[in-house]
Amino acid sequence: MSILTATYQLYGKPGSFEKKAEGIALGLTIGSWTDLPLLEQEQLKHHKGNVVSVKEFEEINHPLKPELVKAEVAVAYPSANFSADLPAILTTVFGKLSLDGEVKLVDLDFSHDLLSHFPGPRFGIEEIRNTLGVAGRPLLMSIFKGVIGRDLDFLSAQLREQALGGVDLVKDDEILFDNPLTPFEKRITTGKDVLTSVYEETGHRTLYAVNLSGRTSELRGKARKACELGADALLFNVHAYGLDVLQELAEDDEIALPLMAHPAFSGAFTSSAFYGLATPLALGKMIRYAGADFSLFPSPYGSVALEKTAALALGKELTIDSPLKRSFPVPSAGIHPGLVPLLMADYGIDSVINAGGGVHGHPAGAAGGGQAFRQAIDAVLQGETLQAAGKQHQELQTALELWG
Ligand SMILES: CSCCC(=O)C(=O)COP(=O)(O)O
Ligand SMILES: [Mg+2]
Repeated sequence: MSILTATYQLYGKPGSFEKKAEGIALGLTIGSWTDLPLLEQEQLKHHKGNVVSVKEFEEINHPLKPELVKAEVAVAYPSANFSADLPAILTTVFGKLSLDGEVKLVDLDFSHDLLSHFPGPRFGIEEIRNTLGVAGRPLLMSIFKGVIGRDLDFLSAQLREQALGGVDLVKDDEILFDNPLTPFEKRITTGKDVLTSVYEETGHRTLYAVNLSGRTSELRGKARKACELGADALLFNVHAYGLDVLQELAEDDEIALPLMAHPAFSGAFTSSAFYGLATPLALGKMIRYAGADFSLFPSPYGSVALEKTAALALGKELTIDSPLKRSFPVPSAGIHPGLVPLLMADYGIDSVINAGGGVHGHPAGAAGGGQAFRQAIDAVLQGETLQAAGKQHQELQTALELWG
């Protein structure tokens, strides 16, 4: 029988967790057990949640209520209780319970056959690399900045400048929605023209991830149209819509485009130490299962930094051995060339270095910013310090002087 095991973090009095765990296992499945007639117990045993483990951390007290200690409990849910979709799964394991005090959903472990219902990335790291013809180094991505209220000429010029800097991808900012000045379809066709001409001039290929936005009911049609127009990839604010919407896009063979998941809004339910979902689950494992080829998340050392252990665990969830393809980790926010050695040490070459301000803020413009990042990546690959490489490359030197 296929099962789904949920691991929760909770606080309570020492010795109270077996009972709490049993209460969760019953409360989220058949409701009660011991007072049922034997016949009913026999009938319901296939639907009863079971406590898998209870781990009490006696030395970890609640920071505000020192009489309470921390624990992690794991509960197994029979997949006979829910349809094999993420809305049903999340409602089963953390629906009512998410409202019931200081409980955090730390992890979900899918049995092999339950996992077979989820697509995973359509392309994954290997096929994205093949599309770009880039191996042996992290990908480099830049982000449009200051496009709101500007027209297609402005967008075209900024896209060209970013591509000339040697970035592999350019993404819309997640706050750029369909609008009369730079409408979705026009951004695709204009972007294609610009990037084709840069390729013809320089031989360098850059992909453009355009932000798929609008009402949920429109998304599939817009994404299919994007495919028809020759879009390279779609940026998607997954947690503003929901994981199942991402999965629908990933599974649609008439879309068949790389999907780039943005973490916007997820902080609302991942940031608390006591409530919500653990970040590696919400921005790592679930994003990969639902089918994103890239997952953006705050790096451990940027402007909206994630706690390092969580940020590293998140990257691991995206690339760990699995029947599903691997998703690109994209540690982001406040990234500049000086952080490249850290990023490559923490995430390796199967990652995407992503910057907005760290590219556009370069004194030599976005092209200079992109070049500075490429020079930093090359230096790390050659085992050279950035300071030494800066002596050979003015763009990198300027970036180091500006941002350290
Ligand atoms: C919070 S992860 C996504 C980062 C992002 O969307 C962004 O625009 C980063 O811009 P920055 O100028 O900080 O590189
Ligand atoms: Mg952004």
